[in-house]
Amino acid sequence: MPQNRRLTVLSGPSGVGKSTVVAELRRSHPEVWLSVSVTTRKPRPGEKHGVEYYFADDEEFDRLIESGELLEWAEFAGNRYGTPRTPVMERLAAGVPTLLEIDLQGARQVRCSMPEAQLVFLAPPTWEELERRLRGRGTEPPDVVARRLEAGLVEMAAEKEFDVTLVNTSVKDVCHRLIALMRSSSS
Ligand SMILES: Nc1ncnc2c1ncn2[C@@H]1O[C@H](COP(=O)(O)OP(=O)(O)OP(=O)(O)O)[C@@H](O)[C@H]1O
Ligand SMILES: Nc1nc2c(ncn2[C@@H]2O[C@H](COP(=O)(O)O)[C@@H](O)[C@H]2O)c(=O)[nH]1
Repeated sequence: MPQNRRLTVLSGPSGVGKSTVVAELRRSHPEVWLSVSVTTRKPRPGEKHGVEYYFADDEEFDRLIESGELLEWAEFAGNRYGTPRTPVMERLAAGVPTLLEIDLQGARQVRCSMPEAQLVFLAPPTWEELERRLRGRGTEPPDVVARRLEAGLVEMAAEKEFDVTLVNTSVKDVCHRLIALMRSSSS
């Protein structure tokens, strides 16, 4: 079995609930390994280096790109985000089910470099609910929310590029379905 079939990518518009689903999965399914990305974004209150992200400055991010240490990377709403390559490859080589929570541009890069990976699109129940969740989170000023919603329109239009869509009405239900998809793709 190609080891990359153990890789699942979760993408979807900003505010749909990806991090919430990942946090629930971390709690309920510790057998799944969740990649920790590097970002140039500043930490939100409560975010810890090495837990939600590795926080880096532009110089360090440039170095990671140049040295080929990122499996994929993208600029999203004014910040850069990337997946450290080595930890992912090590987990896949060891047969560990592995999940990346990344944006559409990153998902496209993974599709090219690892075509056996399973790409899952997380969709909101409605566009109005997406806006409500993103604004309700209260972590970004209005201009950044607007940028993220603009990117969200592009992400929603790309849903067909993904293998499966899950609608995030209930976090527990999405986790349940995601785990089932991860099990079936790697069996
Ligand atoms: N099923 C759900 N029902 C209602 N609210 C939800 C649901 N899932 C997530 N939320 C809420 O929506 C908001 C956005 O969720 P979250 O931060 O997980 O989104 P995200 O997709 O990771 O966003 P980003 O891409 O900007 O990081 C949060 O306040 C979260 O509590
Ligand atoms: N291409 C990548 N996108 C990533 C990565 N890590 C996170 N993300 C995506 O960025 C946006 C914004 O995240 P936020 O934490 O600032 O709200 C969101 O869509 C994430 O999925 C990555 O390594 N590569």
